[in-house]
Amino acid sequence: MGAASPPSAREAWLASPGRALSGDFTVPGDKSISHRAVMFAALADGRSRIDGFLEGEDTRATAAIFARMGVGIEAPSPSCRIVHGVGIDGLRAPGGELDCGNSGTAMRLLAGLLAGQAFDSVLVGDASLSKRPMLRVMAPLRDMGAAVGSDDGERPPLRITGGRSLRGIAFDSPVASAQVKSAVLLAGLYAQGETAVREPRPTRDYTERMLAAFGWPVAFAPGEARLSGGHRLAGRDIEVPGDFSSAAFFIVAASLVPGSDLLLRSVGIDPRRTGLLEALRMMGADIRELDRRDGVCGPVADIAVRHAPLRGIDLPEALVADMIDEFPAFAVAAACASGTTRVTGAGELRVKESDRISAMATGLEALGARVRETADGMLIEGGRLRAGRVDSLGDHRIAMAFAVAAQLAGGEVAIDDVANVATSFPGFGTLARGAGFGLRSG
Ligand SMILES: O=C(O)C1=C[C@@H](OP(=O)(O)O)[C@@H](O)[C@H](O)C1
Ligand SMILES: C=C(OP(=O)(O)O)C(=O)O
Repeated sequence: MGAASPPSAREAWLASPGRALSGDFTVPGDKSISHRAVMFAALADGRSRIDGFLEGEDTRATAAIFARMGVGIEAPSPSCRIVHGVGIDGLRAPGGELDCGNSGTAMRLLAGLLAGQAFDSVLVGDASLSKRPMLRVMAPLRDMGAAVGSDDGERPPLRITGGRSLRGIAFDSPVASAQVKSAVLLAGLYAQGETAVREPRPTRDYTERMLAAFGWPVAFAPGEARLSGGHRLAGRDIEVPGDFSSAAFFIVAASLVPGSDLLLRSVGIDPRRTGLLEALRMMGADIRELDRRDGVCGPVADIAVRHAPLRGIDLPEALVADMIDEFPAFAVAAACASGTTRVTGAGELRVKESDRISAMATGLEALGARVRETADGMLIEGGRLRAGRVDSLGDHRIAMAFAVAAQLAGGEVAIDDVANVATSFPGFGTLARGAGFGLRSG
């Protein structure tokens, strides 16, 4: 695969088949919920305590941005934040660019939030984020009266002029994206009248659920949400569950590696996140949800996974939005299953941290799989993988997916450019080795 810098200059892994996966683990906190917890706690009146906060680069970037805007945030221990909210109109001008790092969630949600402030702001990101599409949020925000611009009309940096009066809109989103929906709803907090969003397919409703939990009136059902400006948020304590998208790598690995039997504790299993469970069950996986309980953003459970032989499927398009971040792991499951798997309706994968259709197709082919890319998906022939070298293109989910693939390969797999795993899953290597993965720094 092509590389911008020589592999030696970039962090790499050497991964190879380990032992059957076993044990009882907790994965780090949910990234989407951690971002939102900091945002709403910052805008609330009073103090909030966040437990289970993801200590990832993406969510730390969000916390740092609010600190720059005058919010007091303490970190008394790892994965805990105490946020001293400044109230809905209490943010201060940051005096300089706000760096969202690698995080699309931070940039798109902040675009909506900052559109309603009295001050100007500029949102920047790293090389990957600087290539990602932003017109999808700029267009509806402009319809609300916001002044949000970008030098090339599409990509970051985003320049937001404050002091505009916003009006609520009824927005029919052309894309199933929780980030787009959330950007519009966050601008709606500062708008005159009602803001309503309808989606082509329901997406994660964490913004809606969390706004309600912080006391803002919001009406929502799958695929739609409505709120009005002029209310306040009340500080509260938040318990962030384990991130299903991080658990996904272990769920797929344990399904594939013979003899595996793994338990993942306290994982968020909101149906808008767990399309992968349905897809894997269609393929024959043995996955159970135990001790189901309620969390601030939907149900939480322990997930028990045992090895089972998997067979290829035609993935129903209705599942795509509910497993949007799980495709790299799913593609590995398909490549190791018997028979063919077809994915359609997943064009959004091309505008993530990398083009995830192309990154997975190229990497799996380098390991001997037969894969055909299509505009909005891929066709994967299941079979045996071999040793080889793959490039994660600096995309955390591609790196972790190939660490899973290597557990099924005929030898060692070199995975280049893996430092970005720290954006969503710090400690992946240690946890993976503890579970039985063959994985070391290379
Ligand atoms: O709202 C969120 O927290 C997220 C929404 C999804 O992005 P899109 O809105 O672009 O689908 C997802 O891929 C991302 O990891 C997190
Ligand atoms: C797409 C992702 O995140 P973001 O859009 O926040 O960069 C992801 O974590 O897979």
